[in-house]
Amino acid sequence: MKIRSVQIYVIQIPLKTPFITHLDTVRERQGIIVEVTDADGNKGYGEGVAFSSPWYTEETVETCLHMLSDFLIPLLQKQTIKQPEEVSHLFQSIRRNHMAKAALETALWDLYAKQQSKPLAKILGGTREKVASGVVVAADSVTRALKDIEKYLEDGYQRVKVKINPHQDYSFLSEIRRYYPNLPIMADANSAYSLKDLDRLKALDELNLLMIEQPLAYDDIVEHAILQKELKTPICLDESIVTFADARKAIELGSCKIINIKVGRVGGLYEAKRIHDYCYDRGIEVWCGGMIEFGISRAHNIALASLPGFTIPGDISASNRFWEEDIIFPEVGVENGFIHVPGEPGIGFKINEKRLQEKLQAKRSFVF
Ligand SMILES: O=C(O)CCC(=O)C1=CC=C[C@@H](O)[C@@H]1C(=O)O
Ligand SMILES: [Mg+2]
Repeated sequence: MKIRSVQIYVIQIPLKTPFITHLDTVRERQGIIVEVTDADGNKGYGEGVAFSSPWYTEETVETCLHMLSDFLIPLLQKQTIKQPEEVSHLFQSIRRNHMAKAALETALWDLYAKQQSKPLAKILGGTREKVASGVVVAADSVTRALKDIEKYLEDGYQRVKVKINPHQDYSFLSEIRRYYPNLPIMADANSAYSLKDLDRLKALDELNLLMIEQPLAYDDIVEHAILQKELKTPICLDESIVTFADARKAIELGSCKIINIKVGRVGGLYEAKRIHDYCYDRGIEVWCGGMIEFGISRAHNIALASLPGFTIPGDISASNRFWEEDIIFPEVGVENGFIHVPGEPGIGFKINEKRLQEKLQAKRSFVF
């Protein structure tokens, strides 16, 4: 692919409103933008979605910078690659660090699609012209949650996901259900429960939720299988699925009925597509998760969610869900509950240089 240079930009932008979970509250989002340039001057973009601290996975912005600078970019410098599919294999000699890998791997997919003058969605095998959009309500009071939901439904979102934990579950969700008897609602627990909470979780069955996301430990698949047998509500796994092999084992064990695919969590688009393809062949539904991301990662998610197995609206919301101004141009917008899949080459969005420069904290350059 004749790579000439890689640039890394570290940016930080405040969220419009805090994103509250039982694990952490995100007020400011730090992120990494990777730009790869080829010999003809084509540029591909990727985004590192690790948070500043390791509350969601073990990676952080700092660990990603270290992995990119000291291992992943040097590996790419040594090896010529023809296709982005080869990148995951190249990175296999380095254990885990999936978000760091995905930041670079996704930039190479964008570059490759631009070299081929094709939309990334088409390169990946996407079949949709628009993807269904859902939104996450991360509030710590039912009053706030109801206010947010009212606004999001006006904005056209097709379903909402709410954060739950043992202090905010049945009564919280049933109040929302009372106001919105037919709204597709899913609940994300981010591992707030154990099997001791079986009765609490069973009580949620009557609320007609689309799914419960990651109720048990972040590294478990065995106990989720026990739980799924007891629950009518489908379990969706997020944190537990970090590789293709995890997805295969979870499906074989019956640990979940649905998988949330996050490109960063699984190490890039190649692995994300493999998981999609495996689930699609077996009739297991998938949807695309979010990471409170900027526009570059959002754009990759739109391309991925255009694949036929993404049958449930993703956590792919508009740029203005989190940001006063995004770092891409045009911004991502939701129309009648859908996001248009761009038809331009690559991710189909341009960098908003002014915004990037305004929010830049650090920059690193690697010339090949
Ligand atoms: O990006 C979005 O729209 C929502 C992101 C989101 O819900 C999450 C991002 C990161 C960690 C979690 O709290 C949560 C999730 O687990 O899916
Ligand atoms: Mg989740």
